[in-house]
Amino acid sequence: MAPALEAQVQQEEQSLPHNNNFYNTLNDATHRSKVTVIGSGNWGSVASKLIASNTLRLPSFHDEVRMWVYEETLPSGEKLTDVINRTNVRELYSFHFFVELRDSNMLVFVTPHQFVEGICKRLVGKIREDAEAISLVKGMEVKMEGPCMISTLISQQLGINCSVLMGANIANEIAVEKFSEATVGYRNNREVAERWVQLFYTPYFIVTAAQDVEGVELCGTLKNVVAIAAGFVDGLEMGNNTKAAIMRLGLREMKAFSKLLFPSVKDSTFFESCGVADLITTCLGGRNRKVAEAYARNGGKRSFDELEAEMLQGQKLQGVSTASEVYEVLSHRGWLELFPLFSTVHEICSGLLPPSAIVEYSEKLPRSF
Ligand SMILES: NC(=O)c1ccc[n+]([C@@H]2O[C@H](COP(=O)([O-])OP(=O)(O)OC[C@H]3O[C@@H](n4cnc5c(N)ncnc54)[C@H](O)[C@@H]3O)[C@@H](O)[C@H]2O)c1
Ligand SMILES: O=P(O)(O)OC[C@H](O)CO
Repeated sequence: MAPALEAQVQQEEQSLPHNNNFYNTLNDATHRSKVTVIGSGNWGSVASKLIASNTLRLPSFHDEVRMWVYEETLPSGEKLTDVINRTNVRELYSFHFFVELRDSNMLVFVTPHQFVEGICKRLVGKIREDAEAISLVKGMEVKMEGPCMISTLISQQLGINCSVLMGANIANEIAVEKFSEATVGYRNNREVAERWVQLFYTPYFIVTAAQDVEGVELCGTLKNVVAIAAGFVDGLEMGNNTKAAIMRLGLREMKAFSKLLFPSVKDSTFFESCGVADLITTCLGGRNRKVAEAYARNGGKRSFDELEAEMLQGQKLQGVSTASEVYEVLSHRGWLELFPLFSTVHEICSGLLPPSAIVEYSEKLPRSF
């Protein structure tokens, strides 16, 4: 064995617990962890690159990373899976594309949030009972019973544990290996969290773990609503001070909303990459900000759907639907007046208010907030 590889093996083994089912067969080549990525969009593709660089490097993972792709016929007439399999992506990163997941014990969910439930329904009965999942999906669903985080949806539908990974992670920047950080949110098994950190961590993608699934996930979800507000401010050319004020007020609502829904959410989570850092990057350079800016520049006369299709070419916005989902929760619970930024964003997106309302909403702020 080459010295470099041997050192890696030792380093890995030192961090492994000895009494955990997730690990205890790792020395057996037939039981190395197998990873499947569910999703192949902007972040899905880049996250797969990160993952595959580690599975090739670390002996306790199976080299091959499988990817579930939402099949599309491209303008050229070719199927998306054929194109991906034909490119050097497969050669470089050993990707294969199957829907059969029975031999994967690490499932990475990374699709726009509105598709997760439908995908999970198709996966029922096709996955291992001892599989662990992680959600990179920023969003939530609102059910009859109330709000449902995507990690909870995955856990409930598939009967498996689900951690989350969120952070200041604009995919295009990570694709060219610019330095960034991320946060793994886990429920109670630190060893599982460490395994996810191992899978994603690279010298240019620093991952830390926080025992606060809901806090980490709500940060990633709610910042998209604030990013829409920041885009309106840009479209109205209100300047940096106004945008900073919107970000501060947005962060305050993110924290208040998270803690009202889940009192266990920790203050410290808002200072991790998933919190303030993701809020900043999204409000400066994200897709939600960009499309909201165009919406405001057009005075709300062109719909978000139209602008999304034109500007993102197949990629999906999360902020507009999340604002609507958050609004539903606020209305149902009688909290609208407590969250003037969140509610104003939805009212603008749905055409009830003009974009300029984003800077007028502060008059509605309760003084005791
Ligand atoms: N792009 C980023 O920079 C970034 C970074 C961090 C987190 N995220 C989050 O990751 C998640 C996925 O984002 P993304 O950028 O990879 O996606 P994306 O915006 O690229 O989504 C488009 C993809 O959705 C898939 N799709 C379209 N219709 C579908 C359907 N009916 N069923 C299933 N899949 C369908 C297609 O594969 C398409 O490529 C989102 O929650 C997003 O907020 C994105
Ligand atoms: O491009 P956005 O607005 O979907 O944001 C992308 C990421 O969530 C930033 O971390």
